[in-house]
Amino acid sequence: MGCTCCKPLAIEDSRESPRERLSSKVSSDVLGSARGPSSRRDEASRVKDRSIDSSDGRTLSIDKQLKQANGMERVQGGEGYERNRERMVERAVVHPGMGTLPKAVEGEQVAAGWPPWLAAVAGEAIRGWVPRRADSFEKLDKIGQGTYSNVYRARDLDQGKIVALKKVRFDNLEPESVRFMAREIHILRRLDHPNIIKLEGLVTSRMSCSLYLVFEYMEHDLAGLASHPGLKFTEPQVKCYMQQLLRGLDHCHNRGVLHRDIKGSNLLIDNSGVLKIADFGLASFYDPHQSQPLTSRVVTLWYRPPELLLGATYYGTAVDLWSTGCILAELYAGKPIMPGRTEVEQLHKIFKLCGSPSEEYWRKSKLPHATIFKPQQPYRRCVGDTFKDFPAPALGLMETLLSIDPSDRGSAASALRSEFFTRKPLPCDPASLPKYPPSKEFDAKLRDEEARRQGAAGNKGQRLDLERRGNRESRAIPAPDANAELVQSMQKRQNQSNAKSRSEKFNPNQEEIASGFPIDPPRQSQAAEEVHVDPGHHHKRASHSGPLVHRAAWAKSGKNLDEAPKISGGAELSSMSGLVAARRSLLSEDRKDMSVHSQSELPKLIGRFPGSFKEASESTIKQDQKHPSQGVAGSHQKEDGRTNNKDPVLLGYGSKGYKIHYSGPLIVPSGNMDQMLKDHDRQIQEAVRRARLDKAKLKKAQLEGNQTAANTFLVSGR
Ligand SMILES: Nc1ncnc2c1ncn2[C@@H]1O[C@H](COP(=O)(O)OP(=O)(O)OP(=O)(O)O)[C@@H](O)[C@H]1O
Repeated sequence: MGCTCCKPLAIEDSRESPRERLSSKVSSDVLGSARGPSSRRDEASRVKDRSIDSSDGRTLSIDKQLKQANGMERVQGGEGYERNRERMVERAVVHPGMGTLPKAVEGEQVAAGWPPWLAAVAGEAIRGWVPRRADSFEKLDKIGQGTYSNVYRARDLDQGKIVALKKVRFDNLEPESVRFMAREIHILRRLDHPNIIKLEGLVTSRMSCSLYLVFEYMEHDLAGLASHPGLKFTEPQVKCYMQQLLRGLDHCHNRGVLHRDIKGSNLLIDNSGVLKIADFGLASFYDPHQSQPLTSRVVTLWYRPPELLLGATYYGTAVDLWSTGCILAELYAGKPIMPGRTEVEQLHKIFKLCGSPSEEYWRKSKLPHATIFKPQQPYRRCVGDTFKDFPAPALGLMETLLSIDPSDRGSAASALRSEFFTRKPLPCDPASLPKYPPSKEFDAKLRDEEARRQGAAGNKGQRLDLERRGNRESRAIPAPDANAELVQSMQKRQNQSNAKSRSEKFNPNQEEIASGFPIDPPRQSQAAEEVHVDPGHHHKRASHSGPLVHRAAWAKSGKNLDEAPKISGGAELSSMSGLVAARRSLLSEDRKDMSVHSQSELPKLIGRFPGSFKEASESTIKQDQKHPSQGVAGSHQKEDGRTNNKDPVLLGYGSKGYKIHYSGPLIVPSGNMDQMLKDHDRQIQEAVRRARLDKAKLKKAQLEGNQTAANTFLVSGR
């Protein structure tokens, strides 16, 4: 126990279907419950599992559970109630790894070195494994930061290899946060494929308050590579990456897993050109018969399929295929094809490019937001016209993957059989891909550098060095706004649930001290000072989450396949992209008070702006008219910072010679992201506080019968 060579003892049968898995879990829980009631948590699990056990009575049991959880009888049918119920069902039925095990097993797990808080909530996810000790790793540097994690490069001292350690943040070890992490672990353990990141173990100890996931180390990601200005992907290379992505997805789908956040920064690439799908934080088990509802609030906005924007809760593998279509198109177009800033705008961009759903689809899909978003006049599909200069097989696959009706998107397996992969030029062998220099620490350093560059005057030599990069970085698409209404909603939730801000809850310094690692990574300020990287000789690892954004020169394309245009990518991510909101939304919506504020932002937006879809559409159109160059994909800028008036998407693939698209990464360097979030938080809190105050004043004035005061107040417009 606890020896440095601890490895997973056994991995559960990955061929087990979610349903089979579920049944075995249920039986073990039933055994557990026979030991008599103990904590409230145990009781909740039993309630949940009883509801799973009885397939006929499931709905009723879940409903009962909801009432218990809410501590009151709720009026059934309310949106909050429904959504809460949806979450409960998703968690209880679709995520069998999030439950508890019998007390005896829990005890064994604690004895094996797992902390009690983890064994209590995530027993299923860690079953059969023993934790590895922190002192069997040497932490080297921070290589990435996600919404709920910091990722470090580290040396595995037992195995003498470099690994990535993903340290998961918990909000005060809240069971819900732990459960979501448990789901990620559980899903990762279910998967075993060369194109899926491998979870090699977990690091924690009985007394620890933190948890590290150990992964094989990957030097790049698709977003980071594509963003490199001097790097051009050839068509065989694009096909090679797409093929690996689809193979990985095919495996996920065959194992009953939906990824639900496919985007460039989650596609990691190693120095041998092997691509692996990573970040299963939003992934979910699914039922191929779609008999269980799932949340619609997943997938980063620019890659989110229309059915989710329309509120679908019964969906399947097609959601990942839509995102894959967006990535394929982006690799060819050189920039994100549908960079919406809000859900409404996203949907509008989709309709403009892919057409609005057919009458039949509206009728059969019965999507929750259909009545709100069904346009009066149908939109005509123009994918083919827009991308007319793309190679035909690429366009063909794109057309399929970007089908409005999910049932027309085919499967990962059918995509792999498409002409895109069978016609020349064929996908290249990953091993034949260029060996890109490792970029390890670069990400965090770049952010710090950028922050320093913006914030203060440095010495001239340094500034020059930075400006070469800054030129492209500071001209980012305003990705942080990409999901503004969701962000707002999530922050509102934080306020309403009286949660402390993340920075208050999570003290990285404290956590690092507790981590027990022999060597901590260099401080960021140190790291920043060390950076003198020639932009021509490094490859950036993108650690932010968001879209692939083209920002390198895009070569003129040839007309036939053999002269296939060279693709240069530009991948950057918005760290405040949909994922942030989606993941927080997943967490917060599981909370008891979620019924108050869990509704989709779409209807709210509609409420705020009567006829809003029309208005949003018009506003988008106006934008497009104002900036005709932006077209479908929104704005882009040249490397030199001037606005590029030619849109490659509108003009067609490679139609007008050299196009330079520098969308750059985050509008705010990630180093400032926390500050930006805090500022945003403050603004929202302030607005909410003012609104409450005003409401209270108004009420008081009305109560006092002082109509004059009330009127004055109203007129004042506060
Ligand atoms: N195995 C790995 N090897 C190298 N870097 C990695 C690895 N896993 C993750 N990273 C880096 O860490 C970043 C954050 O990881 P990950 O996306 O898993 O965390 P997250 O908290 O789920 O983030 P997000 O909010 O972006 O989804 C990634 O963008 C990536 O750059």
